[in-house]
Amino acid sequence: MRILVSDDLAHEGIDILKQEFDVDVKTSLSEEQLMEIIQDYDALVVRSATKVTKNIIDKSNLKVIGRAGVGVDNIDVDSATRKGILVVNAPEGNTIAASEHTVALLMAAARNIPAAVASLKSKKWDRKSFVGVELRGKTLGVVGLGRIGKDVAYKAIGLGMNVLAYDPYVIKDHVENIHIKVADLETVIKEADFITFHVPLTKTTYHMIDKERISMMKDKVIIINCARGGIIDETALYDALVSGKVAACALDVFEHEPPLESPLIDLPNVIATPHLGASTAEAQVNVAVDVAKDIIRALKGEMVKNPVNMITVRPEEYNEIKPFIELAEKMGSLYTQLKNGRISEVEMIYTGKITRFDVKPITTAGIKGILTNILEIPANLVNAYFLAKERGIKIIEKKISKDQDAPGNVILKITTDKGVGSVSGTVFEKNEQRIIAVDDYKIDLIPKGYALMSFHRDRPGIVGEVGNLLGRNDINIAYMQLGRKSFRGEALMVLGTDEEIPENVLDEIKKIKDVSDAVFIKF
Ligand SMILES: NC(=O)C1=CN([C@@H]2O[C@H](COP(=O)(O)OP(=O)(O)OC[C@H]3O[C@@H](n4cnc5c(N)ncnc54)[C@H](O)[C@@H]3O)[C@@H](O)[C@H]2O)C=CC1
Ligand SMILES: O=C(O)CCC(=O)C(=O)O
Repeated sequence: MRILVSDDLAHEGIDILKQEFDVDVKTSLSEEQLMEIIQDYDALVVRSATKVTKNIIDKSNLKVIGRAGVGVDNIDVDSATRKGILVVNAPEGNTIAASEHTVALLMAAARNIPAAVASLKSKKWDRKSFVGVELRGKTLGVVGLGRIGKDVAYKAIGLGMNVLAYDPYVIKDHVENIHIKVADLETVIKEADFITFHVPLTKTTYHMIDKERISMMKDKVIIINCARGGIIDETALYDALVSGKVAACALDVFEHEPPLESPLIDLPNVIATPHLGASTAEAQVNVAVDVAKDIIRALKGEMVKNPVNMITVRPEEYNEIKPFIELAEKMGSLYTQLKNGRISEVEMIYTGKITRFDVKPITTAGIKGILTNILEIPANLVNAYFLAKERGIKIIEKKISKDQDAPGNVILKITTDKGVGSVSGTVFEKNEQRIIAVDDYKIDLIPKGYALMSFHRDRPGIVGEVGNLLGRNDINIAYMQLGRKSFRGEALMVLGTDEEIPENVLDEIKKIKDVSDAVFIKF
């Protein structure tokens, strides 16, 4: 397998990749250049410079895209998900670097350090123009209280600042215990002397700070943005810096990078760094190593640590749910090999000990199994939910947890325009998977290899007739299972076979008296 690294990645990460796969490093490529070569690669590793657009994704055969860093706004994650391409990032390795850079910018802005340095270097001894403000006792507004925001908050508390934070997704009590006061966005921006941003760039955070919100801020506020350009409307910010409403700002990030044409960087009260938040020796090694390890896991089909567009499973749970993931996929696939019809609803019902776990990965695997036989786009654990939803399929997940010590059971119930059908399965000791029912037929089937499933009216001799026909065609029967609704009533026969059953043989089986249908199943 081949990996393309299209941005500068620390060699520690590249070395790890090279131990397992072929790696090419080609940086500064245009979209067109990348589109020309991307088909040759299974994995792409980027930092923030490469824009992984829909065009590139659609042209590719990628299995995984890795971001050596946190923000994935340079990757069209929706397009990747639709195509079933896993996106992974490395969110932990640069937290300290970004938070230290934020504090450096905060202090540099408060004390006019860059301008003072430039003045002295131009041989001036000017002490009057650079009188600063102190941080102690001032309020720092922190917008976004994730890894970096929280670390900045701790550091600010250490500097004697009061921290007032806005993050609608954090638990208030949890952070208030550590002296961070939580408030709504308006309160934060109205009361803060300094405001720092640590949110991802999303549709919701794009221009979350505009002209109106700037007008609510204290006069002479100082703004720091070490998260993403685009969070603050740069035109509104420029006007506020010129009018003096905003005393100063320190920006590490810009809506368009590099911002060489931006009038912002020419203003005397703007400190600007070229997206250096994560640029420490330590952070670059951390993120390169983290992303490289996840790329390798993804290419080897193992569980990744930092998926962006796939459900996470805690490693300690993975071994427990893995056999159910495999089983659910086979159950879904069995269903759509057996039956057709326009699917409107998929219900996954869980009982027994599996209800102790998060079953979403199992549900996703069931959907993957269902979709694999009916869609042109290959379904996988990344895109299965997305593709089902796109087709208007309602997904219901139910846990019935009366006895959590009983063996785990999964029932897959599918509603189509032709009615409701189901497949049930279980996992025995030693991870042995079984399909135990198809609709109302009770069976005991190991979902492996090939099988013939035929529906017939129960009568003496019919099993032999099917068996003989297979024998005449040199198809060996490995095992047999019979499920019937009633004596001499409707029945389901499952014959495991060692060979594939060709269409013409299936047609002959269907012609046997009292056989209503026969389907060849591949597990
Ligand atoms: N300048 C640089 O070199 C670097 C910049 N970054 C940027 O910093 C951002 C934050 O990184 P982390 O703290 O590691 O991410 P994180 O995911 O730990 O934290 C993000 C926080 O933002 C919050 N959030 C999301 N939407 C919000 C909204 N609308 N309003 C308020 N809060 C919201 C989330 O609840 C979360 O707590 C990244 O997304 C990235 O864009 C990260 C590393 C380096
Ligand atoms: O790759 C870089 O240096 C930028 C880091 C960054 O912005 C991020 O991790 O979100």
